[in-house]
Amino acid sequence: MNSRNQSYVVYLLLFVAIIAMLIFQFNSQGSGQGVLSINEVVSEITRGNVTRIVEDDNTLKITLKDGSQTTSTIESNSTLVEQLLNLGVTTEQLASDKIKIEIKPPSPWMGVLTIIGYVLPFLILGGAFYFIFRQAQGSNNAAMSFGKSRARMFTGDQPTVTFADVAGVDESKEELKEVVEFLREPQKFIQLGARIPKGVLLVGPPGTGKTLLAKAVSGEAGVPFFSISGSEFVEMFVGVGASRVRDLFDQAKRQSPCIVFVDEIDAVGRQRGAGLGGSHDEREQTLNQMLVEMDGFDTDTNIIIMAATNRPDILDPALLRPGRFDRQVVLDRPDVRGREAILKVHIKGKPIAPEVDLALIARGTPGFVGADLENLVNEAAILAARRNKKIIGQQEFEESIEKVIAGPERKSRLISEEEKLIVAYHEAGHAVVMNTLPEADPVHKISIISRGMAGGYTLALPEEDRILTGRKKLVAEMVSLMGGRAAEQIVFDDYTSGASNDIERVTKIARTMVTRLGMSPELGPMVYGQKEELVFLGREISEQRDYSEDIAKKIDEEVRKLVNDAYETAKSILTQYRENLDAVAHRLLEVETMSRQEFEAIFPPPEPKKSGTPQLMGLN
Ligand SMILES: Nc1ncnc2c1ncn2[C@@H]1O[C@H](COP(=O)(O)OP(=O)(O)OP(=O)(O)O)[C@@H](O)[C@H]1O
Ligand SMILES: [Zn+2]
Repeated sequence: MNSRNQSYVVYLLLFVAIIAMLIFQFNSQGSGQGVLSINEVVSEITRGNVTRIVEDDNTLKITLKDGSQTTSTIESNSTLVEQLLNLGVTTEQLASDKIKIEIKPPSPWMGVLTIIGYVLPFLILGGAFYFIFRQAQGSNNAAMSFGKSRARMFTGDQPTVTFADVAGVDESKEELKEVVEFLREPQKFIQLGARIPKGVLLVGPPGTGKTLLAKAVSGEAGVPFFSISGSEFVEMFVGVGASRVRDLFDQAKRQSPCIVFVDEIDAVGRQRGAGLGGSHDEREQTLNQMLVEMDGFDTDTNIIIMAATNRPDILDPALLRPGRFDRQVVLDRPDVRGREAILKVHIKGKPIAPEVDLALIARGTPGFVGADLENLVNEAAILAARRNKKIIGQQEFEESIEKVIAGPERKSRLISEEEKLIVAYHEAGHAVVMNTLPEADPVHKISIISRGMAGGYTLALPEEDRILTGRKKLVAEMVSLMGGRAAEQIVFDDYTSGASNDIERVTKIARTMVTRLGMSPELGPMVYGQKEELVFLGREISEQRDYSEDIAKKIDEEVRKLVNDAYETAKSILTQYRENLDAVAHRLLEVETMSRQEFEAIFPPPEPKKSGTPQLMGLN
């Protein structure tokens, strides 16, 4: 049954209720309307024409002198005799030898019927309202839930999660404080005409606390939390996903202000039209419905949608447009300090031996996410219990690290010390090169904790929004990208696969410079090759070659030259600044992530850099 059928049920119940009311209303009037009015009865009595009155409930059966019968009704608030006396009949006239008055005891059956007649319509109405109400509450009744969202709502009875329960993600919390404030006092923002955030996308690897953080926002704001998983939207029957979305938002609107959390949004939010054939209809409908709902929010719809994904790259761009998920909060794997803080959260309430060194454990678990650390504490507790200990010791923690690494839940490996060293030099290489090139953007953040596939990353902060990119700038970018591999070569005399993405990007920049931007003196300002773009997909599909084999060779040569030059430049910079490279790499080994300030404290830029607008560009 879908939600439309459910409203039929409600209508049917209402209809039955009204019919029942009418029937019993009619019935209580008595089966035969009084033929005589009570006043006429009185005058018949005074004329001495009445021989017998049988009172049956409020109906009077009157037998006249001539033997004919008629009926009348009396009011129910007083007895027949009282009413007759009030109307001027004398006691004499009512003397039992003249008129026989019989009062039938009310039939118990009639009484029951009457009661039912009054009560039943209310019962049915009540039932109808209960039905509507329950729908509003989002029941999990399997028979009724096909078209309904499976959203689970957590309110007061659930232990509230607060920001204190989420550790090591201070930046993300800072970004979400505004959302909390809005949910607490929407009026304050609306009055100033501020555009209210609608959707927040939480991006990060599995287990970094996306769900936890969304719950914490609801806990901090004290509003209900609805949660549903993207994959639940899509399952089962065709057409159900879209109606589930509608249902979920209906529920949420009734509880606003509130938070709707959509886990695994990539399950519904993949690019539309990306797959060939019609098999994606269902998902697309669901996605469309979601966009419709989000666009339909008024300024006073105080619902914030938080969605989680670890694949922001595959999301339909329509989801990321202003007024939808236009805010992104990135949750990285925690660094040493973050891991220690998370451990602190999870040992709360557990008996821990005084010698336990959380900093040391944090140091030994690079690459662990929050979920791993929670698991680690749990394993340590189990181990201590099995050993019949009363408190959890350092020993148990150390042994549990391996257990967690080997466990089925962990997909990514723990980074080994050796790998860590290589990654540290690689990232330091990018950063040092960037810092020395005046045209390169300032370093924003460096990390050796893997994000996705990469071993680490360095983020650049572009100085300003650029429309035009100069040749020098592009060269500086290529040199920065080569800094990683150059550092590996200089320090370890070896290469790792860690630079594959860097190399791909350098090559792409070089090729674009030569074939698109006319930046090769050798080939001149010409475009080589025709791109065929399928515009609606926004993707380059194929390239048509419209030049000779000769030119093709020249293009390759020019590209290779640009790439090689960039690599050589990076190497010479790092050789010159080797001391700084070592210093940054070693500091990175200790702290795993560095902000711009921390970085520039160790290696001040030879030429001061402008501060930029936060538009992050990753290098790995
Ligand atoms: N930053 C953190 N601080 C404290 N505990 C954390 C943190 N991150 C994760 N955890 C622990 O790990 C558990 C799982 O995290 P959560 O489900 O929020 O991760 P997620 O990012 O939503 O993962 P997934 O993408 O797999 O859904 C949490 O319930 C919590 O106990
Ligand atoms: Zn790199």
